[in-house]
Amino acid sequence: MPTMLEVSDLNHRFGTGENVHLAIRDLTFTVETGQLACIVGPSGCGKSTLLRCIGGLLTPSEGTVKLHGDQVSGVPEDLAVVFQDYSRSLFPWLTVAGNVEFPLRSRRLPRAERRARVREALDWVGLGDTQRKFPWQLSGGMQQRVSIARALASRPALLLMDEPFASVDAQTRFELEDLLRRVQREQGSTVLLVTHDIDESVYLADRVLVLSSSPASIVADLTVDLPGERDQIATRESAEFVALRGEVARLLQKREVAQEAN
Ligand SMILES: Nc1ncnc2c1ncn2[C@@H]1O[C@H](COP(=O)(O)OP(=O)(O)OP(=O)(O)O)[C@@H](O)[C@H]1O
Repeated sequence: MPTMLEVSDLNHRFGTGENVHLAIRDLTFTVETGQLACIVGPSGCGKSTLLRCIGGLLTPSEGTVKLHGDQVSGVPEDLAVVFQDYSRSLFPWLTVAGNVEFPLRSRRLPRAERRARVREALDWVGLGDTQRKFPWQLSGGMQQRVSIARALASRPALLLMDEPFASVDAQTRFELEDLLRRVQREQGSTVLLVTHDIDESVYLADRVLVLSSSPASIVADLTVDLPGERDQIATRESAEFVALRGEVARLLQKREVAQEAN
C-alpha cells in the first residue's frame, strides 16, 4: 500500500530559554493508505501536540510531515479532524444536514453534488433520517456520528481523530467504535486516532503506536493481527486481544516507572 502520512524526525518545543518544554522528541513513523492506526499514550504525553503538527495547526520546531508526499504547511484541504467534544464542534444554529454540508461549501462543488454527499455520509453513519433536525435534538452519540459524517463527506485523504469517543457513555462508545471500523473498511479511509484507552486502541486498530510519557517518542509499533470482523465481546475475550492489551499496558507502565526513577 502507498504511504499516506509520513512523519520524519519530528520535535516540538513550547516556550523559550529556561522555560522551554520539549513536548515531542524525534518522532518518525508512516501510515499506509487505508490503514486505521491508533496512537496510545499517557495523559499529557504530547498526543494533541502531535495531531496539531500533523493537521498543520502547529509548525513543528524540527522535522517534517508529509501527506501523500506533499509537505504539510498550514491545514491541508484534504484532511479532516474529529475532536472529543462534539457539542463544541457542531454549529447549533445549523441543521444536521447544514453541519455536514458546511465544509463542502468552500469547495466549489455544485449544490446537487454537495447534497448527495451529505445524504451519503449521513447514511454511512445511520443518520439518514435526521437531516432536518438540529444537533441539540440528538443524543451525544448521535452528535458524534454527525461529526464523523461531516469529516467523511469531504472524502479526506486522512482522518485525524483526537479521543473521539471519550465523552460518551460506555455502551455508545462501543457502538461508535464498531461504526468507525465498519465505515473505515467500507470506504477504505485512512485514519489516525489518538486515545489514552489501551483496550480501545487494540480493538480498533490495524496497528498501535505506543508513545512514552512527555516528551512523546515512539516506544513500540505493534501490528494488530486480530480478524478484520471484530465483536465487542468475543474479540475482547480472545487470547490474542488479551495478549496485545497486556503488551501495550506493560510498555506504558515500564515507561512510567522509568520516568519516575529519573
Ligand atoms: N501551548 C502550550 N504551551 C506550553 N506547553 C504546552 C502547550 N500545549 C501543550 N503543552 C505541554 O506539552 C505537553 C503535551 O501536551 P498535549 O496536550 O499535547 O498532551 P496530550 O497527550 O494530548 O494530553 P491529554 O492526554 O491530557 O489530552 C504537556 O506537558 C503540556 O503541558
